[in-house]
Amino acid sequence: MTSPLWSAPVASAPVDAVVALPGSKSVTNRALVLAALADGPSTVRQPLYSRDTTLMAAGLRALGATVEDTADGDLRVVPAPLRGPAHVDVGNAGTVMRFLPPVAALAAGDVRFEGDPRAYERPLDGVILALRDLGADIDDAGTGRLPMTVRGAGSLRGGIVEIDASSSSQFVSALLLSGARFAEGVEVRHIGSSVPSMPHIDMTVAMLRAAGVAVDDSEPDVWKVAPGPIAARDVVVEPDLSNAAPFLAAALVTGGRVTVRDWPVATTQPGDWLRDLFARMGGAWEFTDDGLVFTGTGKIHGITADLHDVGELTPVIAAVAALADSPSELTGIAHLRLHETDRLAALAKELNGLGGDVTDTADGLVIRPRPLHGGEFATYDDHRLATAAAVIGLAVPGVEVENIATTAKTLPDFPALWHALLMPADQAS
Ligand SMILES: O=C(O)C1=C[C@@H](OP(=O)(O)O)[C@@H](O)[C@H](O)C1
Ligand SMILES: C=C(OP(=O)(O)O)C(=O)O
Repeated sequence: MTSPLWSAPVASAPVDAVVALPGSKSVTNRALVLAALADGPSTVRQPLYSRDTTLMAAGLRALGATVEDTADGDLRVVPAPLRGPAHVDVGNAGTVMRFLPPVAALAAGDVRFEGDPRAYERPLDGVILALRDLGADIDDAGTGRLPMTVRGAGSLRGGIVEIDASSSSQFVSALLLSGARFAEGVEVRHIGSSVPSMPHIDMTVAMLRAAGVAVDDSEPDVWKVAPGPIAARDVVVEPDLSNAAPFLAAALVTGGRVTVRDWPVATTQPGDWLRDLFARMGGAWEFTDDGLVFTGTGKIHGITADLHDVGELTPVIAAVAALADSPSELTGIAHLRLHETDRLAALAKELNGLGGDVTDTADGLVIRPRPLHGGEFATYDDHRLATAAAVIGLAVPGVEVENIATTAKTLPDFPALWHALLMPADQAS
């Protein structure tokens, strides 16, 4: 099926806008899981409503929890005994496909996991093998992937487990999030080459501690979660800083200014690295009472950067790099080949299709800027490919983005936000 093309708007002037971004996918989905495992009702305030969070809420409901929208736009979660039989659709949400199997292992009854075709290609072996070692019964037909059935026994022994989390930090986060509810807690020991996206594990640890769970992460690559209750609490979700990437990029690319409201001064979100990364590419930032103000200077420089810890920022950084005045080398991101799509291959192919000169290497991208031209930009059901294409479109007339609706995975109504960004300040509401 071919989707209609979206004509990416060109910026006719430097952008000058204030942006209120929806909540963080990563924080929302962790908060929902913790709330469903907690010792009483919780409220998740200012949550993200997007495909990935809707799937998480539906999955937890299927397992017995009540997850309801409140009149204020928050999510009220009331835990209940976890049970099957249940069916969980993971879509293509890494957080749902990795975080819910340990919850299902605590349920009484069979829980069937299915999802988008791409979910069947994304790695899950770290979670499956670990859960089996910790006492779970899982039928994955020997594949180490989805689809699969977790035959929950109503409780899980837990204990010490070794895993290789070099393909996804989400394996570790998954085991830690449910670990306090395992009879013996959990001690996860990573063996293998380095774990990507470490700030996301720090986010898991911080949110567990805020819910009263004892976590020891003092030894590198080892995380110990003590057994015990998870405290019910109200959580306010921070804006999604990874989704700030295209908006800050717009300031850089057009030599304009974008203010992102409510940017947290301290956060575990990897998107906070954008301040430094985009400053190195030519912009400048400051915190003001209105939020983070990011200003472009009209010049964009290439960058050499190891993005191992912040891989999800890569597509937009690559787009900016393709418009820079010098080459860029992005490294440490081999695991992106296992994300929503093979992001390294997809970025090289699509940027080259517009006249770029991009090589995907074993662990990253080499980007040599060239004058670009318009054309179709395929997005491979990847929200971040779509936002990267929109960034290119600011500077290159005639960029036609396939399936812009895929942005709804984490950013509802991206096209409207993007058009509002480009509206002259005196016309913006
Ligand atoms: O735990 C999380 O919320 C996430 C962890 C990271 O996954 P990987 O470690 O698989 O890269 C990140 O890329 C993803 O967008 C969100
Ligand atoms: C890798 C990503 O998502 P997921 O949570 O599906 O892994 C992402 O959002 O960039």
